[in-house]
This record gives sequence, structure tokens and C-alpha cells, in this order.
Amino acid sequence: MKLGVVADDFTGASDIALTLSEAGMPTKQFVGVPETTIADRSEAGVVSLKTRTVAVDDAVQQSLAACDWLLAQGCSQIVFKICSTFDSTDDGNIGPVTAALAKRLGERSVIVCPAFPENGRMVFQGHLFVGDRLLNESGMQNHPLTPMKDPDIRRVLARQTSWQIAHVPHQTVSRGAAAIASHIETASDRMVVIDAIDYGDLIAIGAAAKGRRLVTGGSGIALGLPQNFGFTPQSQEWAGAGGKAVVLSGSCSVATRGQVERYRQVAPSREIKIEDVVEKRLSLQELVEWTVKQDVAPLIYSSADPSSVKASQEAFGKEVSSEAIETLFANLAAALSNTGVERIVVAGGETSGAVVSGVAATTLEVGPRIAAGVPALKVGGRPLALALKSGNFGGPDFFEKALSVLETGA
Ligand SMILES: Nc1ncnc2c1ncn2[C@@H]1O[C@H](COP(=O)(O)OP(=O)(O)OP(=O)(O)O)[C@@H](O)[C@H]1O
Ligand SMILES: O=C(O)[C@@H](O)C(=O)CO
Repeated sequence: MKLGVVADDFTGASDIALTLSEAGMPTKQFVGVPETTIADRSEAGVVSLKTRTVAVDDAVQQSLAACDWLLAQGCSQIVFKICSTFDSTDDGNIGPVTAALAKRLGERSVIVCPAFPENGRMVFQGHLFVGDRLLNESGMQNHPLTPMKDPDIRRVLARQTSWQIAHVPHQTVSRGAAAIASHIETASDRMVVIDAIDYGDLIAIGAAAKGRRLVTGGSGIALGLPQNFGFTPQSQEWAGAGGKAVVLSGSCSVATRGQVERYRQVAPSREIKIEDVVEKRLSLQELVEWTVKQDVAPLIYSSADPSSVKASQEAFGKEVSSEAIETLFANLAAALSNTGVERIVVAGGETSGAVVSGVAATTLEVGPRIAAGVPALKVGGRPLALALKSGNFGGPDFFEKALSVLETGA
């Protein structure tokens, strides 16, 4: 393996796995840090963690363990994959994990760039935009776990780390890889936030990152890396999975709520009420029986608008609410896969982490793209196909599209 990725959540991991795979690098996604050395033909390995919202020390320890494993597989460069909306709190974890990985890898300056222009995330003058909105006006200010209320990435990062923060402005980025590289060289002992507003910027940043031991970014940061290792773009093979299917949505993002609303019009659906889960009024068995008897892939969702999320968090506490919903989705996914469900479409990063753990997947093969940032995935050694959708990714018809791509590849 040449390139290793430490990803702070599961949908983020499959997002960057798709980028690397489409750019021509045979890529495998691992669920957690594998216990042994893997001997296969993968050139890039993506270790999926669930560290975005855990305590800093835990995130650092897990990320270092993933990094050490990737180094032991032969990787010469590590990407710390973070969210394209920079999801984190003032305590971390992006700054502390980047600092710890840099120390382990002997790096004195680290590129930080969450940009993913294909999905509307652009960094300009150190500020993160989602489409034509600053991050803090994009809906991300209401995120249940990591509300993003400051669009200046330099300032957000500075609150998380004692490292100095530098900035490469777009004027430099537009002059190309050599100009970017020499700007970074002058920024020793710094995390360097780099502007990027389009694909060409990210290719140039990727070229400038050649030989760096560590880069931190969204999946866009990986667009230009495979060519440093001699790879060129190619399409993915896919043998579909045609059995029973279900859509599970725990994401409360603006995009997911739109997708839920639309899919509810064409398929049977069940809403999960948080109080029923916390107060143990929900029967898993009944939910499983209802799901498998549907002719059209049903939707089971807890997705709710910001005021309902706030009300449940006030009633039960943030951690208790999330934990209750995630445990339910994990148990439900496990029970459904045991009763022969072969396609599971999941919305939400934390929710995806729960589902992947629930079905006890250890490796994921990367298939074709469903939408920007979302590949079809196949669980290693099992007839189970998954789509793990980041909250704000995908068009209004994402769920129909995902079910179709998982079945036929298109
Ligand atoms: N009705 C609800 N009330 C309170 N919390 C909820 C509710 N429904 C889901 N949650 C919690 O909100 C969190 C949603 O996070 P998740 O990462 O799954 O989605 P997302 O943030 O939209 O996706 P991403 O991280 O990919 O952007 C989960 O922890 C989930 O358990
Ligand atoms: O970068 C993104 O936005 C996604 O891959 C993600 O990490 C959301 O959870």
C-alpha cells in the first residue's frame, strides 16, 4: 500500500475511497484498525474511524493506531480525512489529531483544506462556503453534534490547537503547484489552511503535496494525490445485489430531510420517535417483520427538523438521544442483514458508523459512484451492499438512485 487514509467517520471514509478509486488507485476501506497485516492488491487503504465527536484523547489514540497500521502496510503518505464542512467543536478533534499525526510522521507543516467543490464546499480567504452561503449560514449551524457557527477555518482551527495557523490565499493557489509548495515551505511549525474553489485548485494542491507525509482535508484533497504515485483515472467494476432492501436515515441535515420527504411519497415509511427509543417502547422484532414484508424498499427514519432535535436533546440530553438512535439503527441493521436483506442505504455519518458496526463489516470494496462523494460498497465476503451517504450529499432522488446503483451498477 502506498497511500493511507485515517478517516474520522464512515461516510467520509467512503467519500475519499471513491475519489481515490476513480483516480485510478485500487482502494479498500477498512472498518476500524485491522488487527493483522493485509496482503492484497490495494494501493490505497482507508481506515474508517468514528472519532469526529469522541473525546480528544480517544480520537488521538485511535488515529495514531490507524496511522501506525497504515505505515506498517507500506504507506508513505497519510491523509487525515475530515468533513468538508469541517465538523468539529472548539475542543477538537481536527487540530489535536492533525498535531499528533504530524508529530508521529515528523512533519513540521501540514496542509489543511476541507474544500470539495463538486459538492459546493469551497475555501476562499480562509472562509468555508457551502454553495453561495458561508458555513455558519448553510444549515450546519444547527448540526445536532457539531454546530458550525464560525466560517473562518483559520479561527476554528486556532481554537483547537497550540500550533500557529498560516494561510495560502487563492492568488497563490491559482499560480500552481510550485507556488503553493514554496509558500508552504515558508510556514514551518504551522497548519496551513489553503484556499481552493475548483477542481483545478485541488489538482494543483495535490501536486504540491507530493512527498509530504501528512495532509488534512476533505475528499477533494485526494483528487491530485494518485497521480503523484503514477495512477490515472479508471472506472469501477460492480456485480450488483438484487435482494431485499431498506433505507435507514438518522441524518437531520437539510438535504437528507428533503430526500426523506420525497422518498416517503413513493415508498412505505416508519418514523422513529426518540422518546419511544429512549423509553424502550419500540419493538425491534416488529420493525424487522414490518420491513421485510414490504414490496418496495421501505424507509425507516429518525430525521427531524432542528426544533424537534433541540426538544429531544433538552428532554433526554444530547449524548443519550444520539446513542439511543444509533444503537437502534445498529441493532436494526444487524437483524435485517440476518434476515436476508441485501441492500442497505444509510443517511448520516454517525448513523452509517452505527450500521456498519451493527452488520459487523470489517472490509468494504469500493464500487461505482451513486452521487458525488458516495460510492456503492460491498461488505467483504458477504452478499450485502451498502450506500453510506453523508448528511448533506446527494440530490433529491438519492434514495431511489442508490437502490438502483446497488442493484445494477447504474
Ligand atoms: N430525531 C432526533 N433527535 C435527536 N437526535 C437525532 C435525531 N435523529 C437522529 N439524531 C442523531 O443526530 C445525529 C445525526 O448525525 P449523522 O452523522 O448520522 O447525520 P449527519 O450529521 O447529517 O451526517 P454527516 O455527519 O455525514 O454530515 C446522530 O447521532 C443521530 O443519532
Ligand atoms: O467530507 C464530507 O462532507 C463527507 O465525506 C463527510 O465526512 C460527512 O460526514
